[in-house]
Amino acid sequence: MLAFSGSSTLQQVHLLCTTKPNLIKPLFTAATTALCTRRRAVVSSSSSSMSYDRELSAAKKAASLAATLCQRVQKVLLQSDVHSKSDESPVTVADYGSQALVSFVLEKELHTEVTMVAEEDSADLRNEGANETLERITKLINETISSDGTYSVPPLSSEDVLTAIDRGNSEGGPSGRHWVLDPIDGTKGFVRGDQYAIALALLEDGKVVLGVLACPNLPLSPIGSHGQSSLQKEVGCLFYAKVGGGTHMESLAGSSPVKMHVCATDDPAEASFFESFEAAHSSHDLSSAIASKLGVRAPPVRMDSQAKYGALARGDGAIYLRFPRKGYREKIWDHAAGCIVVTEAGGVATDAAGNPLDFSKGKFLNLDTGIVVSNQKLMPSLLKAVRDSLNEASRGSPSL
Ligand SMILES: Nc1ncnc2c1ncn2[C@@H]1O[C@H](COP(=O)(O)O)[C@@H](OP(=O)(O)O)[C@H]1O
Ligand SMILES: [Mg+2]
Ligand SMILES: [Mg+2]
Ligand SMILES: [Mg+2]
Repeated sequence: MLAFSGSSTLQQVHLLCTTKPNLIKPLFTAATTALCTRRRAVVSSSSSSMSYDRELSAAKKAASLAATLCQRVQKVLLQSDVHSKSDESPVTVADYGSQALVSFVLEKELHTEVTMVAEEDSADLRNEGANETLERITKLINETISSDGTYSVPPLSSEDVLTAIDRGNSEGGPSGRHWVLDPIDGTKGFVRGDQYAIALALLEDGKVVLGVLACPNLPLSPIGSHGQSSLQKEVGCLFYAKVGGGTHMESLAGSSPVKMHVCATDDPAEASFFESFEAAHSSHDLSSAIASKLGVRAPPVRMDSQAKYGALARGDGAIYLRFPRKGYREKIWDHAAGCIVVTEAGGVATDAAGNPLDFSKGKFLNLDTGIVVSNQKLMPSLLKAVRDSLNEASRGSPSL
């Protein structure tokens, strides 16, 4: 056994190399072999046991820090921070900032190159004329990293920010690992001062294996059937789930995790339902026809973003209905995190025909018509009501 004292490790190694060259070679070989064996063991144990603990903790950190950035922006949202993308949908400095920050944190925490299927890209920010916006995003990110204090790194440059955003250009698909990110889901709600979510999931060979939803404006206490929280007005929820591990919720400000379960009712008269706030995103007429056919009495709770999945996972309501206009193609980042948060809490998410959502086909979900989410007991009668209402709509019922 060799014992060192009084000098630095480098000095000791140098001394050994020069004074005992025959001793150092076998020692070096043994150490390298041991390191390689250990690394192989770590890699194979992580892929065989599939605990995803490291990935989940990285995802929680990434979504929480992105939520901090978004909260700062929402407080002082200036009109100049909202831009239109080529499809006329809004995007803000916070959408870009959140995407770059999630990409930065995942790489820092996981010490590996990260590929993400994410909503935003840097094309518009690389245009001449976008310099001021890019500078503002870079400043926001650097301020958020430095006030958090976890990472002692030199400030990111604008180029670093563009590179971080573009790690989100993976196409996803049926093989390998891909993070799926919606840096702000519900941008319209964010701009209005309402609900939004940072939604991050991990796909492994086409299956969602973990998901995190940070919902900075969602009350910690259950929301009632009018979308109102009870007396407690504290907001900021972090939902997270991993495959086989259930769904938990913590406060974004930090609290002990609480296990979440969907509402257990099998009585539609007791069930309330969620839908998009934006009628352009989902037909309000069709969902109210389905709800009344099923016997739901409560009025719809209209809310932006995947906060709906979080609220459903903790039993605030029992049903989520989403029926976009014909031809609209749903993106995987709008549902991946929400889907695992609900299913690990005991719920079911399918398309209108009752097929499970398939995240293995690239950026888009291949769907039959719409998305239907509920608990196991209500699902059969709900899907029947969906089928009947869709048939009536296709026959041209005047109410739809
Ligand atoms: N015409 C449309 N039909 C359905 N969904 C749409 C849509 N236009 C935009 N969306 C999607 O609806 C999401 C918001 O959902 P919700 O209505 O539940 O808040 C948007 O996410 P972003 O805000 O991330 O762009 C966007 O992807
Ligand atoms: Mg968008
Ligand atoms: Mg979205
Ligand atoms: Mg978005």
